[in-house]
Amino acid sequence: MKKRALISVSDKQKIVEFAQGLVELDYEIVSTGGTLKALQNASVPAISIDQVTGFPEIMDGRLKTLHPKVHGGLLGRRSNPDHLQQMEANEIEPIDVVVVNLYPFKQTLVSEGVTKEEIIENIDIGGPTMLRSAAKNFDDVLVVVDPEDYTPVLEGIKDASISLEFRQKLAAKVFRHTANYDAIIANYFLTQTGEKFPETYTVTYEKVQSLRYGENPHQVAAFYKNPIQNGMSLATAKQLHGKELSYNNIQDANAAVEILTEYDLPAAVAVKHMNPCGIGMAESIAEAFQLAFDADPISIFGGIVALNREVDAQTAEKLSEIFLEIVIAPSFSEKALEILTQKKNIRLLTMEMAQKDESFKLTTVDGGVLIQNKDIGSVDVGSVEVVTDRAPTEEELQNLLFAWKAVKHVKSNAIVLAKDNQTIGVGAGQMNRVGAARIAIEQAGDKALGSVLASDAFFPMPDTVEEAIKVGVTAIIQPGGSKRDQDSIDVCNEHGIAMVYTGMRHFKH
Ligand SMILES: NC(=O)c1ncn([C@@H]2O[C@H](COP(=O)(O)O)[C@@H](O)[C@H]2O)c1NC=O
Repeated sequence: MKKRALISVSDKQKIVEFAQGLVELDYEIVSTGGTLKALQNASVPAISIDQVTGFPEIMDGRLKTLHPKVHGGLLGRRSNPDHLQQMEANEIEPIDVVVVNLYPFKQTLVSEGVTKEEIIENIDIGGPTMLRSAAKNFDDVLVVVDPEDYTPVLEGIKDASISLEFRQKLAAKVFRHTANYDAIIANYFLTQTGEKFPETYTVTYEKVQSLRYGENPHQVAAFYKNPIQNGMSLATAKQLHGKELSYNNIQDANAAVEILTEYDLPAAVAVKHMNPCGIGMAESIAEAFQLAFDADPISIFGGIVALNREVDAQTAEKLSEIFLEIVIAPSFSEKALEILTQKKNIRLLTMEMAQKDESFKLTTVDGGVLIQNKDIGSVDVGSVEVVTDRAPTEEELQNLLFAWKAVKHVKSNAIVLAKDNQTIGVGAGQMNRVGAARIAIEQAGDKALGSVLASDAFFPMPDTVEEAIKVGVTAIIQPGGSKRDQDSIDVCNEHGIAMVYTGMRHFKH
């Protein structure tokens, strides 16, 4: 008896060649509607699925292969005499190879103007069922879900070199594939019902690239992306120049771009170890970068710079004067590219920065995962509360809001000093707030005179305010909410300092 291959594919690339190869290896091809048509048009001999099932394809393709003649042929164990006897008694012929890829659910979901009905119709039922039956019986059935496997499968059959290990690898790929497919469907339904934290949380990611190593060279790592991109992402950024991104590069570039989305005017952000070491905002992108650079000319060395406007020649000249790992921007002028590509070690990336990714953020802990929505909270001129005798001047208020946007992205405990749309001191990741303030103040030096201070969380005591006043800080922004708020307010009032509350905390751990 001829061996039998069942082919039912939505993505028909390379299928004619593969089917032809199987025919040459003496396989009988069984196929479903559209696939059969494609094969017959290419003169590949094949029979229709209803010749096997004795049942027509009905309900617009909702029922084609869901039949015991198909699933018996896939699930029956060839080494089990009872199964063989039952197959014979029910006139079930074995199927030896299954080639299936599924209705393009994901592509349909993201296509413009798609209707709910189209989305639902693109949930493949028969395909995953066949894949799972065949994958369960991988000892006896070769299951092919990925067109990349057509050639190795054909070659393996040709020279009789297909091992059990290879069969199992194909089966493993199937279960990953159907799990990914189902996860995307499950998440679509979740968005429809509006549930946020169901009893099980299904995530799926698709590989972007293996990485040379993780945070440190002894750690292994890879980069995976969300299959449904709902905002800006480094996974879809375009690299124009330089070496492959590293694990730390991706984290830092992500941090830089996230900070940048806070600012509408031309802005530049320099990042080191996921903290901003310099942020500048100005009329032009060249000036903004100059401010970000001057904010901390030491830390920027080997850092990552993100800019929210096209990099022009003038900015490129400035950027090229220092060693940077990455420059990332919406675009680069031709001249800027010419200047920057002369530097072999710099990585240049372009990326859409307008949208915010508002998906959930997952942080693993041993044995579990914490899930929260991203910190997209913000305040504006109208939503801050003045709590001191003196209200901030308009200029102070603008600087306070600039500093508040910056401090949101600094590891807690965080203090930022800023002046004239430039960060001048960043105290990050300290275990006490006044310690963070001292670092920011020391970095600001003489520039602290006339600056403003932002704190990511409230002041448990007035010591931070006292330190700030000593160096000439004139206005402060903080969430408020401490039992001892009044102590800080009193110190401000004694010195004519303005303080505003945001009513919103920005811890970042
Ligand atoms: N309903 C079924 O019995 C069924 N059997 C196979 N399919 C899918 O139909 C597609 C191929 O259809 P066609 O050969 O008609 O182009 C494949 O993606 C396959 O996974 C089915 N469709 C959806 O569930």
